[in-house]
Amino acid sequence: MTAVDIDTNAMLQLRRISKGFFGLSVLRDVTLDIGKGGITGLIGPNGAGKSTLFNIVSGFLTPDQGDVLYHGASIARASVAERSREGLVRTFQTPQVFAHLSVRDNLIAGCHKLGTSGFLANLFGLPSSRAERRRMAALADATLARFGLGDIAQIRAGDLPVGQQRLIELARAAVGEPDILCLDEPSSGLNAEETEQLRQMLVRLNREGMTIFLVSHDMDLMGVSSDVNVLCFGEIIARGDFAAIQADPRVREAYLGA
Ligand SMILES: Nc1ncnc2c1ncn2[C@@H]1O[C@H](COP(=O)(O)OP(=O)(O)OP(=O)(O)O)[C@@H](O)[C@H]1O
Repeated sequence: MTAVDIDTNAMLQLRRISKGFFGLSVLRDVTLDIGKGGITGLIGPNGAGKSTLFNIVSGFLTPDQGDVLYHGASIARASVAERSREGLVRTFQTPQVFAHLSVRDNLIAGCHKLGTSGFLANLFGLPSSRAERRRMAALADATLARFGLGDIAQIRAGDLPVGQQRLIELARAAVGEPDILCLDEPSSGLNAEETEQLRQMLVRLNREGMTIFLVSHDMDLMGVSSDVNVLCFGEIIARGDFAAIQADPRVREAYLGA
């Protein structure tokens, strides 16, 4: 990663991002800041390019033009794994849990990148790796309690309903204490009660210092954002706090054609 530009207020900066598929222009000149310690939202009508932009942030796609700066350094060509090691972690529209592992082991897997003892030490069960595993298990147990998952800790994650899998995926992402948590439609498949629990959890994680990037159709959930960006036909047409966005005539037109 090369140092390009340092803005101490923005953790992640998207600079003039463009992306197309087979000649179809999907994102045009998108510039967007994700402020440190905030919840930055991204909304937009179907086909606006939200998933494409989210995948460029998380490293599943590379932009045709423009740059992605993380802590002031370019990561536009960094792999998903490199970004994750640097503390940029994402969740998926359909929760991606390790179905065959228990809930607790899913969280222990999420601690993996906090480990320092290396492959051989783990393979031979050396004291350094045993101590590390104990530390990870303690962290996983604390996170199980924090997310209210203690009662289902030993159940296979794949046997649980989607609402609980969503929470497990979020807990597994949070257990590694990422710098920024990127959430793609986190309320999809959740009922109203589960969405409210999710909303409260996002507020809590953010109060504890986690920066969050939230892509969602769900306007109730989007209300947690300190800053909302509106994408329409591949361009940012408005940004501001949630109340200002709701009142913006360009946004109403994009959503309602009114
Ligand atoms: N891999 C791809 N190949 C070709 N076209 C693609 C690809 N990915 C996305 N597109 C097109 O890019 C446009 C934007 O898609 P994208 O999924 O980013 O929008 P979105 O705002 O996330 O939409 P939705 O809210 O419906 O999920 C769409 O026209 C889509 O068909």
